[in-house]
Amino acid sequence: MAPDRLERMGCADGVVVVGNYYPPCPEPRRTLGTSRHSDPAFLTVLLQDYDMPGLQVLVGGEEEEDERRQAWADVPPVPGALVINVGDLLQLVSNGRLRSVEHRVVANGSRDGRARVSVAAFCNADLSARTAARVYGPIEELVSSSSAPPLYRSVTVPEFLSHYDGKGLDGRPALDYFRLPRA
Ligand SMILES: O=C(O)CCC(=O)C(=O)O
Ligand SMILES: [Fe+2]
Repeated sequence: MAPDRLERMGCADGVVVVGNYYPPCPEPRRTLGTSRHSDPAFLTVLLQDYDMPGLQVLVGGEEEEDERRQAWADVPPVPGALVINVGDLLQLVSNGRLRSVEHRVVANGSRDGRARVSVAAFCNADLSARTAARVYGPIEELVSSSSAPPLYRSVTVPEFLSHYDGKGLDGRPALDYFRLPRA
């Protein structure tokens, strides 16, 4: 695959930067900072607060494996390091070769009154009228009719986002909805 393939597809033409603020929580075991989700973008570049942990990723198990084998693993902040998350749309265009990671943020249990802050840059398509109708599906070079049939149908980014937003935080991957039936 050409090194600039994703760039040419416009996967990072629209970058949205979001700041997350987690105030201290008096009963952190009873809630979460951010519920489990995967990011509805191609790629996320995340800056965590340098000494406030909280981010966890779900590890141990392929999609259809027994859920009991999955566990939450801490992603400790490393000063100066950025966390890179594969998002749902990169999983779709890579035909499942790259996996979008489920993650969550536990509530901030700090006792000294400090808030946790994180900054996420979501790389996505440009959703202006000119390009929003662009269709994204598994990249041709990664698909073969015999060994790697397409796993997902093609979508526009607004169509994907509207499904993602509409389904709510039900713990089910938004991508499942766009999976093609097995041959
Ligand atoms: O606060 C964090 O470390 C992660 C936030 C997050 O998952 C998101 O903004 O999508
Ligand atoms: Fe996220």
